Amino acid sequence: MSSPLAPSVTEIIIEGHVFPPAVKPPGTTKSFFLGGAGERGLEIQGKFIKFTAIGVYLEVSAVASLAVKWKGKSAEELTESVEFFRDIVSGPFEKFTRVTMILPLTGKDYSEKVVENCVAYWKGVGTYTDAEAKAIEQFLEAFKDETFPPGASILFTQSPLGSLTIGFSKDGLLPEKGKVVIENKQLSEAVLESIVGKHGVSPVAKQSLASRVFELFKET
Ligand SMILES: O=C(/C=C/c1ccc(O)cc1)c1c(O)cc(O)cc1O
Repeated sequence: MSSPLAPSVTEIIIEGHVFPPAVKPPGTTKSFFLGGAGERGLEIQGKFIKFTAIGVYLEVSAVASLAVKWKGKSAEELTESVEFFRDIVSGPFEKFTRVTMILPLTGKDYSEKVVENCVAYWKGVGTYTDAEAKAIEQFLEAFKDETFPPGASILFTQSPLGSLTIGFSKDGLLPEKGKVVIENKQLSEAVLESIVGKHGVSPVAKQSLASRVFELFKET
């Protein structure tokens, strides 16, 4: 399916899970387009097992914002650029990430994996303080009693002002409000950084994001 936004903003289907071209996420009044999507898998006993399907949505103004520095680069250059993904993560526009279960996971298992990546990132850049430790506690608490069967989704709305809204959906529909809002800019950014950043857990989502934003630069 294509979208009125631009011809290249189509839906993406990952292992049967549909990411529509445009959404209205919880915790914001803005509209977002599908920047890219891909799976998060783990190598287990020599086999690549896909656990989650991840779609990254960007506020419409992201294209003009990113074009200033990145229009004219090839899709390959964007895919390989750590700086490009840093600009997506930290740019002055809202981001929305939908993580949909391919295999069942508990909230505890999921949140601990994410926290592991966020803390590793902060320790790497030397920015892990008491404020981040407190935000991590809030993050783990939000997931503690949740279970996610296949098809259930975790929803992250990331505001450039620094809030992270966390919501859950069992049925594919997006709730109007999130369950928890955590006011910590570093955590809000680290969740997306851990997916599409330098050591991002979904290289497929990174490639998808780079090639679709490249196409959007050409169209707009
Ligand atoms: O998608 C994931 C986590 C998947 C996962 C797989 C197997 C487990 O035992 C636990 C979790 C993910 C993510 O969405 C974001 C992130 O920063 C790290 C992840 O691993």
